[in-house]
Amino acid sequence: MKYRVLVSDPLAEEGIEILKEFADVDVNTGLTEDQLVASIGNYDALLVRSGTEVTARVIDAGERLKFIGRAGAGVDNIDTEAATRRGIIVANAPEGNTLAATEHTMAMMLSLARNIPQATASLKKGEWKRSKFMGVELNDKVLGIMGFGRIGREVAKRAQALEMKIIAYDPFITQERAASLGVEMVPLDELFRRADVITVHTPLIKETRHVINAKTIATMKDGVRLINCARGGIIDEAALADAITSGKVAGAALDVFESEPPTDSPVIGLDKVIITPHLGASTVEAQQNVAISVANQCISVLSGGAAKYVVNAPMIPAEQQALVEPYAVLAQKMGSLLIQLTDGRLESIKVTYGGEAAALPNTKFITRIILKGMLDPILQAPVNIVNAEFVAKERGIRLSETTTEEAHGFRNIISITAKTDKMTESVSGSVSAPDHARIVSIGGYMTDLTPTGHVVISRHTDKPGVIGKAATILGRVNVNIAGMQVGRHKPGEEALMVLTVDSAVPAEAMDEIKKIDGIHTVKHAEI
Ligand SMILES: NC(=O)c1ccc[n+]([C@@H]2O[C@H](COP(=O)([O-])OP(=O)(O)OC[C@H]3O[C@@H](n4cnc5c(N)ncnc54)[C@H](O)[C@@H]3O)[C@@H](O)[C@H]2O)c1
Ligand SMILES: O=C(O)[C@H](O)COP(=O)(O)O
Repeated sequence: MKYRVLVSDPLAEEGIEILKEFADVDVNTGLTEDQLVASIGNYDALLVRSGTEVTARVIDAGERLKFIGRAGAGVDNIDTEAATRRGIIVANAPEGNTLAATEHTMAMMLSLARNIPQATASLKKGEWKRSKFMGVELNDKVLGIMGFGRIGREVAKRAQALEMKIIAYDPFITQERAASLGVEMVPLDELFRRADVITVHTPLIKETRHVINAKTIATMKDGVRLINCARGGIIDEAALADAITSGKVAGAALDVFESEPPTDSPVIGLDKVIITPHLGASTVEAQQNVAISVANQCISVLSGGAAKYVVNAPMIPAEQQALVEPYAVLAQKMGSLLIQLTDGRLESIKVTYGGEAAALPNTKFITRIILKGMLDPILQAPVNIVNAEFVAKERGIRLSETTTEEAHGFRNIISITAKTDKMTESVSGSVSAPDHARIVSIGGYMTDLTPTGHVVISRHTDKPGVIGKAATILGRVNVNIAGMQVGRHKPGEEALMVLTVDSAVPAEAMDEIKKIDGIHTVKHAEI
């Protein structure tokens, strides 16, 4: 069956064309939440811009939904938590419109300094008012950039060409990084005090909502100019309107609003406020970029692969993928083997990364793959790296992850211990080359098992005859033994046998093996 994709906001044709090669695509814009809820159950993927509110109701109704793509940067219109809960990958296209938003910010700053929109409107009315539209130069003025990410940094570069002095505030960017770009990082209160023009380039989050408000505006220079091409709500519009009316703020340029379209905003009618209807990303080039990016990510996810810009799961940067991949493959197999060796209700899972594995760039990603390997086979709902941790927590399974230099004679080792209400079982594995990984111990017994195919694993008393009887039963049901390993701590005590076999073992044969005198437990697993 062909996949079905719904595009619910205007998306550049270049992206739609790519999608159509792979899936049935419906472009249906302007749907209400109820209409979306009614139709989303028929689709495997949903692609949006900022115009569609992808609420928890929509997500919960999307029974087949595997991917939500945002053709742009901000994902504040998508309930990512609801998507995570359902194991749906959310990805965006954060780089495609960076330059468009940057250039829009520059256009807004220059227009604000020289009153270009107001002067245009006046002249079009037949007026010729040259003194009314006296402007200011940006040369030598202090530009305060709040949020020094992709767009903030590009704005800084261009403002430097105008010979502005740039100061910036961003709690997640180091002084050194900013200094290498000729920018001074300052505390936020200092930025507010010193800047002639302030432009915001952060996401709208708890910390940034109304960060520009009556109180903070009072600390700014008289005649400050404010720009918001990021997200409505970072500037308190009511406070801005008051400050413009009082003359404290000389002007503001807004591309985004607390509510869009901004029908009731007190700033819209003010002469000193210039406005655009959320046009930051609206260039031909940016729209092509984001549409192509999100279409390719959609195809990749629906084909069982990964998305480049996942926002709701740990990501492995492309340059680290070759390093992490062999561990990820081994981890999933170890998780799958371990769950097949345990009985009872899972209570806790402990993962230890030893030796070189402890230095892997994203062990959290690998731990989620282990959880997927363990939980996916036993749960009704799909478990993937997006929701694995959430699913474990929801079921009361305690998860712990530790790292240690100790690798027990291997260069690297991953050990997983699962505790259920009936037993404790463990497996350890090691990667010796990119295409060579092994299970090196089971339940504390040394093994050397290539994790693929069918295995029969028993715990038995180390005495003559037990292994032979098990082999005879397998032979009788035509199951060929490809390899055998036995581990024990002391002669005559408990031993562990691992038989690799060429096909699945019938349940009756397993029952028969269980009954052999000396066998304590026996399990058949497929890895
Ligand atoms: N108007 C438009 O059409 C348009 C287009 C593209 C992007 N955007 C918006 O622009 C904003 C920035 O986009 P970007 O691509 O540069 O994102 P980015 O993630 O590259 O940068 C955001 C920066 O904000 C910083 N930040 C987070 N919390 C902060 C805080 N409390 N104080 C100061 N800095 C903080 C982060 O450390 C990061 O460096 C986003 O809100 C995005 O949605 C708008
Ligand atoms: O976050 C973004 O990418 C911008 O706000 C652009 O939004 P749009 O795709 O709706 O133009």
